[in-house]
Amino acid sequence: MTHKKMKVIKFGGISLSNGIGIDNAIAIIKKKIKKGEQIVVVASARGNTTDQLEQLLEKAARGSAYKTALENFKEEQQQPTQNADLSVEFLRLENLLEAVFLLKDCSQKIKDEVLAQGELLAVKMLTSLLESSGITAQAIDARQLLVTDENFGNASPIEALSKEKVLACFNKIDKNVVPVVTGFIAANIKNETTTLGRNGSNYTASLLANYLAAEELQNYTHVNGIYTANPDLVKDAKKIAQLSFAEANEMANFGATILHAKTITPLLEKNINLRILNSFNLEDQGTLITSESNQKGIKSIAVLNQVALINFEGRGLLGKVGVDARIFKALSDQQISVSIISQGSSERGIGLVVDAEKATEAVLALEAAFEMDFYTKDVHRISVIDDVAVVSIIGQDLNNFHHPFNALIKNQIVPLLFNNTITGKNVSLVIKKADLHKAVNVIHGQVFGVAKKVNIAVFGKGLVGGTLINQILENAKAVLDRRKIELKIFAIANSKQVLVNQDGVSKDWAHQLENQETTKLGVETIIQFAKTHHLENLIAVDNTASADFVSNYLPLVSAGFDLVSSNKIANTNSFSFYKTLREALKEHKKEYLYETNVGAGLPLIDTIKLLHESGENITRIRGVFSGSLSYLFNKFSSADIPFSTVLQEAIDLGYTEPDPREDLCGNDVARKLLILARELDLENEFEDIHIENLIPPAFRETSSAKFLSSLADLNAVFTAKKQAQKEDHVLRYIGDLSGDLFQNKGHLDVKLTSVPVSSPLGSLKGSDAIFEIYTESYGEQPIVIQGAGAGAKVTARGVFGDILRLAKNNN
Ligand SMILES: NC(=O)C1=CN([C@@H]2O[C@H](COP(=O)(O)OP(=O)(O)OC[C@H]3O[C@@H](n4cnc5c(N)ncnc54)[C@H](O)[C@@H]3O)[C@@H](O)[C@H]2O)C=CC1
Ligand SMILES: N[C@@H](CC=O)C(=O)O
Repeated sequence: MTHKKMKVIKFGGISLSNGIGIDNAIAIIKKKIKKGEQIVVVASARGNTTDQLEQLLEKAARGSAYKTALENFKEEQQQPTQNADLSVEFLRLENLLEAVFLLKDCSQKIKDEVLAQGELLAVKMLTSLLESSGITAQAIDARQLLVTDENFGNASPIEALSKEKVLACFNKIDKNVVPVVTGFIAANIKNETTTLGRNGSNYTASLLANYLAAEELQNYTHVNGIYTANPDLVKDAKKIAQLSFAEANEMANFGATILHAKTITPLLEKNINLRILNSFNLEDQGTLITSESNQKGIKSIAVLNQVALINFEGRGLLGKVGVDARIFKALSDQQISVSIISQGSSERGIGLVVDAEKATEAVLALEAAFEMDFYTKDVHRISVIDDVAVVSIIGQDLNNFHHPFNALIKNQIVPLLFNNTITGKNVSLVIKKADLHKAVNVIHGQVFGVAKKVNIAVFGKGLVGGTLINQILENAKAVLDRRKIELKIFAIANSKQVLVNQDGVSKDWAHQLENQETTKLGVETIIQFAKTHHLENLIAVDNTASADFVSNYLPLVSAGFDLVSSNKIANTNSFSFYKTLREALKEHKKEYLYETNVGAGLPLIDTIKLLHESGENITRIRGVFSGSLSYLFNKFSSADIPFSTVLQEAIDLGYTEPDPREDLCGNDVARKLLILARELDLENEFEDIHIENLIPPAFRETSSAKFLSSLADLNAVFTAKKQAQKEDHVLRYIGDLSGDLFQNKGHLDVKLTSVPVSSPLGSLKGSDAIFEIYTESYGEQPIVIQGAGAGAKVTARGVFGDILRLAKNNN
């Protein structure tokens, strides 16, 4: 057999399983032969044969009945054809298991011999099937080819000897014969069966490719190739079309289970391309690994999750020579490999990542090696942190590392430690296993610039809330295209029901919510749902007018939600609550935006904040703060129309609060005034505000329903007020914030005034609000912000704006 232009074709276990698996494998080989390709096939044990053999061995070693399971195993192996003669392997298995059963003991050497039968059975079956479809094939036992050391379970090949044997064998094979070689297994010099450890069949294939100087190694698996992250963890993971060996090597080292560092090296040495293909999806081109990569930047997020972190602490380690050497010696004596080490410059603490199953052994080995240092108190503790995982960002350098790191912190995932390699372009983070799913998604969203997911919970789906939900659903595509932000409303709650969907609610949300069971545990349910589904970049939006709901803000913040509210209550509660909320936000690195609290969608709070934070002294803010009362008095003053008719219009247009008495009594304007005052660092309480209540005393104690049904009773009072004005004057309900703003408290007045119709306040139209902001620099001439001050559409737009601002901030 000549080796030029030869390809090594390796099939993984699932690609050889009964049914479509084995059928496709035969079809793939046939197609290649038909095309005149010269190939060598390497086969893993079929399906989950290796696991089954391990279970049989365990049963036998425990002295449990295993024979029925063995018969079932044999039956399955004999599928799909009885023509394959598997009797030698079956007999060998029977004898080996019988011996293990009698001795109740099983060495790694025996285990290798038992497991080897899996690959031997696979090549026999594959060869028989190829023969029956007209292809001349030869089963080859790799124990005749690959010579290893005696490290059973994870043997290393003796390269020169193995190569010599491989070449001798293949030189004798006719070029019309397809060699079908067992993966995973080999033999030591004494001809005892060994195995090549994890990913052993891939290793066999790459060794053969190297020795035979193959053109390419094609690795047929059950996945389409290598992805930017494990698709089981990250739904949006994308297949990588091409990788360099160096990148593949980094990925292999950091947990990309499809690759293994030792399988890359023989290919790298001879510059042999490796293609990862899916035998169940023959259209896909898979991932090509060559000496060159086709794009720069971060390649993938890899995960190691069967690991533990050993925390080696010692106050007396500073400046001591040889501590690390002793640590590594103690661990290597026990064959324990360290995948990550991180050491503070003070040398007081050293973090080591090892395989989880070796953690206790590692601690014992270190305690023994440092026994004297415990006595001298140079070392004071060696402990294990279980339940950790390592997330590695392959291709990441420290230049841009702040992006994924900040995103993690924003999502309340604080890595236990991180480290990087100088040449390898890779940063690894050790995190708590409970955070793994979310962490990988957060990093993936951040580094691959695939849309960042923002998960929104909307509380209150009335006029503003309902409008907002529809606006988000209608504009989600545009936001995705323009800003690369995927907005998902994963929860909607009213005071009785909760609708949740981790993939985001659909346009039919209102109907679905109605059909939900009533639950009293709205917020807890939603917090738990977000946790269970590892949802990242969480935003809670309060579109209620509820004072009670505000008590949920602190739990939401501590559960990792940023907040947006159109509800004004949280900002107008006691000053101590106001402060507590800000402290919690600071502690949890969360934000709270509430632009719509004053002036609906107008950019007022942001402007005031900017002016104030830039040091500008704001001396007074005056204006018509209420959209509904603006509408009411604009229309009532300018037309001969009953007060009650205009009031009803304002209610119907959605300008008023859910309870319109909140507007008429002045509370709503007072709240807005207080919110602005607190933006200026004033510590006023609601009670400090002088409010002119527009509801005549006789109507104050009635129920909302009674009040609404007797609006006409207000007409006389307001007609009298209107008529008592000077000529060319109109009524305006204004808020006025003034006083020495360097003191803690300002003067806050809310009152009905009569102003000249030609003045800025007097010429107001529709539901416009107007805010005059007087500052030291601007002098007599105020900055004026004017526009629609109420209405569900504009308010929902304002809330939407806050959501987008948060979504961008999370970048
Ligand atoms: N309408 C407007 O122009 C503006 C309104 N706002 C504010 O927007 C908020 C909403 O106003 P609207 O939509 O007009 O009121 P709405 O009465 O139409 O809607 C409020 C919704 O919140 C729900 N709700 C009450 N308690 C709840 C709880 N504990 N959990 C979940 N849901 C609860 C109610 O069932 C209702 O569906 C109010 O706080 C209001 O002050 C702010 C700026 C402008
Ligand atoms: N009811 C309020 C709505 C906005 O906050 C108003 O009339 O301004």
